[in-house]
Amino acid sequence: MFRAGSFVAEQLGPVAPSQKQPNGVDLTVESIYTQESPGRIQTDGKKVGERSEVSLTDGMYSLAPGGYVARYTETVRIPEGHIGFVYPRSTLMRNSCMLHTAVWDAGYEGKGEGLLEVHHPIEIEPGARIAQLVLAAANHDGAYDGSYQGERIDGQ
Ligand SMILES: O=c1ccn([C@H]2C[C@H](O)[C@@H](COP(=O)(O)OP(=O)(O)OP(=O)(O)O)O2)c(=O)[nH]1
Repeated sequence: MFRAGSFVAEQLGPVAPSQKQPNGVDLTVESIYTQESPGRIQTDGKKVGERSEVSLTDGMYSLAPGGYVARYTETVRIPEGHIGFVYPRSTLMRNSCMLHTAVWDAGYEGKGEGLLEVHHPIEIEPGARIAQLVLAAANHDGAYDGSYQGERIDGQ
């Protein structure tokens, strides 16, 4: 069962009224990056490639078609007994852009990232809402303890 937006909001700490949705909470963009060097996925390890932040033009990210990594502002916490999914804000999709996301594990806490795919030039202001987090009740084995645990919180 998917939880109500008010439950999702409780897990995130203070969120603006405009972020609260019936079925979830909108996430805002903190910063946007282009990848500059190859990543690597091995059988026994992984590496995320170097990135550089996209420069602002008149206070906006002015994005040409391509793939970008977007960082969310909010610290997301996925509570015990749940799984998280992030979907693009529909206005993003209606403007020929997409946010691709992976599974948000029970126990994860951090400021996560998503793959922003731009098919038509778009301008995005830092702090604008681009995504929506929803939570579903789920069975799980253990809790998240991977390399991204605690990312970008408490000065990490
Ligand atoms: O779109 C997403 C999906 C998930 N996450 C966060 C929450 C999730 O719990 C964590 C780790 O995801 P995953 O388990 O898929 O990472 P991995 O590549 O398997 O690395 P590790 O084994 O270190 O966890 O990343 C994001 O930031 N963005």
